Amino acid sequence: MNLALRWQAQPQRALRAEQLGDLASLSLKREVETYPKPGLVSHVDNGAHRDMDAALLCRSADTLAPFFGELAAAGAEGAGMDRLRAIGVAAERAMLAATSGVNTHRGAIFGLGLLCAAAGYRGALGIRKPLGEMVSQRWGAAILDGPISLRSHGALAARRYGAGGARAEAACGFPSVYDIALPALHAAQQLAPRDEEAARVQTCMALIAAVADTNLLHRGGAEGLRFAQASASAFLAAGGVGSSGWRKRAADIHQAFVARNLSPGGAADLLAMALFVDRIETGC
Ligand SMILES: CC(C)(COP(=O)(O)OP(=O)(O)OC[C@H]1O[C@@H](n2cnc3c(N)ncnc32)[C@H](O[C@H]2O[C@H](COP(=O)(O)OP(=O)(O)OP(=O)(O)O)[C@@H](O)[C@H]2O)[C@@H]1O)[C@@H](O)C(=O)NCCC(=O)NCCS
Ligand SMILES: Nc1ncnc2[nH]cnc12
Repeated sequence: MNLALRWQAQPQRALRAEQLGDLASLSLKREVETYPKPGLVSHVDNGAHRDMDAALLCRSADTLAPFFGELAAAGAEGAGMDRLRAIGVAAERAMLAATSGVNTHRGAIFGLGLLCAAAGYRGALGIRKPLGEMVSQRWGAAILDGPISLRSHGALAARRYGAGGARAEAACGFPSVYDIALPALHAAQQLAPRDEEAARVQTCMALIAAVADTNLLHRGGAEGLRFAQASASAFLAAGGVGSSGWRKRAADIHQAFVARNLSPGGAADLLAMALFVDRIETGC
């Protein structure tokens, strides 16, 4: 079945763990099927990546679906962070096996995984709280207290630039998803009705403009992050996807990122998380 049809065919509420896993995986594929996203891989090109393409990202998304389902089931059973972490680590291992060692979705496993656990938990309790708030309240302290890999790109960026990265984002209830991405997605749906891809591009640009993405810091340092944020902000200030010629302007920004080897992998993950949350919380 084609991706758009499968997306619409999802039932709106009370999803089972397996369905939540499929929805999370589908959110990752919708992120991939979005062009132009500055520096990132899409169905059109590989952006600033030599080791990844759209097929690899989609294979990774397929591999992760059962793990996301397992996280939703664990959340429904009230699991603590140790159990979620064990499933997350197994998912990372499966991702690396499926991609011959390429880190396609480590950040997404973490963020979307926690949102799946929250969706399972929320369903079991029969309440309607935002998923981000549930992650923060139920697992926030344990996320911040968890083991840190001193050699990861994120840990280096945290030490050098003070960026909180994926952990701080989750522990605080995903402010980039709720305060940046979802308002941008909903506003863009008004600006460009009937063009879902345009709404996803606008959301991606809003995230790049606002987030301290540790991938940008790792690849381009503080100057790379500044350049990326300024480029995305200028795109939005010029009217974003509501202005004529936006596709060419977005494609030019994409090429400028590629020329500087910049890739906002964190913004890509947060876009997928926003699509997932939007589907669950507003049924769109
Ligand atoms: C907590 C972990 C995720 C550890 O992460 P780390 O210490 O590495 O910390 P971060 O950098 O903070 O986060 C890791 C990934 O998260 C994405 N990200 C970046 N910035 C943000 C942000 N501000 N908010 C949220 N998320 C963010 C990003 O992931 C994406 O990019 C990766 C691909 O990029 P690429 O440029 O190819 O990078 P590399 O391959 O690294 O380098 P080169 O190619 O340049 O050589 C890809 O992963 C995307 O998803 C960050 O990379 C976590 O590992 C951990 O603790 N895991 C244990 C499991 C667990 O606890 N799970 C909980 C339940 S599920
Ligand atoms: N589309 C994408 N391009 C590069 N890195 C990513 N990480 C997650 N999605 C990505």
